[in-house]
Amino acid sequence: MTTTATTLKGQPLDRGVLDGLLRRRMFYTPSFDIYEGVKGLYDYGPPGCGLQANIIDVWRKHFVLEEDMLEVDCSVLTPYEVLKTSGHVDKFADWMCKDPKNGEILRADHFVEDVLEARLKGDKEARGQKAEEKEKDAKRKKKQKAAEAVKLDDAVVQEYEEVLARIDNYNGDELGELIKKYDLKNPATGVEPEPPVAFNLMFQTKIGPSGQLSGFLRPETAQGQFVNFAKLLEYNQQTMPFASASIGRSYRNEISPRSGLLRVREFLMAEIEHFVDPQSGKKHPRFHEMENIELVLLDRHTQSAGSTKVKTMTVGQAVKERVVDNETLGYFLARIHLFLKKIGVDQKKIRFRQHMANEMAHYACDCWDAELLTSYGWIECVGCADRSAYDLSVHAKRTGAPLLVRERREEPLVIEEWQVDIQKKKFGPLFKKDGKTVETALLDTSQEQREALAKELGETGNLTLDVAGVGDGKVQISKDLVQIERRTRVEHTREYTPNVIEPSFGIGRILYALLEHCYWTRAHDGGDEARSVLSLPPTVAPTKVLIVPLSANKAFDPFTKDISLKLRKAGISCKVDDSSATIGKRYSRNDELATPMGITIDFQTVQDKTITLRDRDSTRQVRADEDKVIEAIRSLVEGDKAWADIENELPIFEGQEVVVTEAKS
Ligand SMILES: Nc1ncnc2c1ncn2[C@@H]1O[C@H](COP(=O)(O)OP(=O)(O)OP(=O)(O)O)[C@@H](O)[C@H]1O
Repeated sequence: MTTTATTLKGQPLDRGVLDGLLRRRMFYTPSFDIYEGVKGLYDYGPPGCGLQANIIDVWRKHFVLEEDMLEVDCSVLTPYEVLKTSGHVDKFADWMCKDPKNGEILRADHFVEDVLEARLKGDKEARGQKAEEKEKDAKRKKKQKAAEAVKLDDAVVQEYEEVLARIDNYNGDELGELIKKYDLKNPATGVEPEPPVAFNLMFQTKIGPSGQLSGFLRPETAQGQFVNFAKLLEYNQQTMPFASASIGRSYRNEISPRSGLLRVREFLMAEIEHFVDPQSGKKHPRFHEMENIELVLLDRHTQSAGSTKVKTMTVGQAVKERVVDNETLGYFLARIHLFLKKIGVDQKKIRFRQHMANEMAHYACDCWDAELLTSYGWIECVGCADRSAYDLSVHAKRTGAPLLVRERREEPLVIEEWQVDIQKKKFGPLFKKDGKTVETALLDTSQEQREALAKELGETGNLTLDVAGVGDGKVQISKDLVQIERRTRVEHTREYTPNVIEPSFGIGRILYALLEHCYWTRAHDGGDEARSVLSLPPTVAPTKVLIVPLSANKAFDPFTKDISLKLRKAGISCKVDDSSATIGKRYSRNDELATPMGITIDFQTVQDKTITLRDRDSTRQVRADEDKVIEAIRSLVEGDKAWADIENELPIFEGQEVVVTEAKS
């Protein structure tokens, strides 16, 4: 599999040109630009908004509708307690280090990555690269102030490559050791940064005027879904499994936002929480529908051997061989793959990478990322984590809310167990303020512990319990305060905390990767430089149809109005370009805006009411009457047909291909 970014037509991608296009055509632009902007904040312009809305629309149909998910829209402002309980206050952090000379704050893993990569590039150069690669590196180096062309030992190259393959897995101490071991210096100052410290990524705020209620802007939409679990289960008539879904903005105070939309501080997420009975073996009722979907997988074992060699296998095979842990996880990996395919992501540039054990978020027990290949390398765009019962359990424990499922057992369950009876009337007065803590510690004991305590109680008339925070941590309880006996209990209802499989989509990252995948340049017969085209599929393209009257002749006006009205009524976005620019220029401008179809109104339209329909990618045209063309457009937008089908159904228009004869806009 190739690891360099190329355009749709296999040309090397010139990111500078694409970036220029995306800003010029206002797909997105830095926020607050006239105030010099803030790193990691972007505004989307009209085509960016259109594309984002269409991606979300496909997402909602593909997941929420198709899978009957329960959609919720929860508050962004989240009280401190919720995120303290979920573990985000203590653990949602990245490692940063400070340059003691200029005070620059660096994200520790990115710093190590950048310096090692620059050294490897320097090594390549020293070993003698092709002239054009050298030139490219020279340009890059100018920007990055990176390493010189120094040849490294083969063993060192291998070591660096192994570190880079595992760069997401190091903790702060380990990153600090790498900085020391490889003598890594900030290229801007030539100085070694201070040891890494944890930096919490959440934006903290005060809710209300008193300033007493502390809160955060949510870093993910998931917690809103978890805290509503009991109500959602009720809404779903107590039926399991089910999934909730949410689309909304999340906020992370990234240490060093970079790479355009790929690492920002405010971004749109679309998240699914699929609740499943852990005793079902995490089976999925629709797994058979996905069994034969082929995925490209990079598993944990391969990575720990320092390799990035992928395996291509069906989801069925992957689950059978336990490469992927369970059916539900496998089902969602396949569904994610199909979604990415539907919106136009290049199939050769998708892989699923399993997290290493020490790379996973604090709540996860297994995790696979859908990574897309871009000019920035492989980028995580969708995380698919098995969060086990972590979140529901911690919220239930903290609040006492019943975030669990109660199911009537077909066969009652007879259980032999050690039970604890506490004499509460005597307990309170004896332990006073510590009464509740001692009681909880006693009730939290395992069956094994209870058996041992019962033995101790029988033999000595007392038991000794470990209770942190009470006295010296050891509490004596006599047999007139507590009894521990082995008894039989019959259970008619089963209670369990569901496990959660969570596919989590970063829409901005997907959108940017998709734009890279759909970008190419068309050679221009006029001898001019190549012209840019964004071949987004009609389903997600921001504007579907460009309408161009041949000239400013008034005779075309009624046709222009009529067609645009009909398209709008059919819910198809269109744009009229009746500017004085040549038709070629007008089409070319809209190829950059990804508009997949173009209608031309000319003198023949006035005579026989036929119009031409142009395909952006091939520039080929058909000619037919208005209604047939509009129906063809509808079927292309819905994804029911491809352009080849339209050419089979409607007469080809062999008129002059205007694009190639015009000067560049
Ligand atoms: N700073 C960000 N900017 C844009 N998108 C983001 C950002 N952080 C996360 N995402 C998106 O949200 C998705 C789910 O978030 P998750 O918490 O799994 O990311 P993450 O593992 O923290 O990402 P990373 O390791 O790249 O910081 C990611 O797959 C990504 O698409």
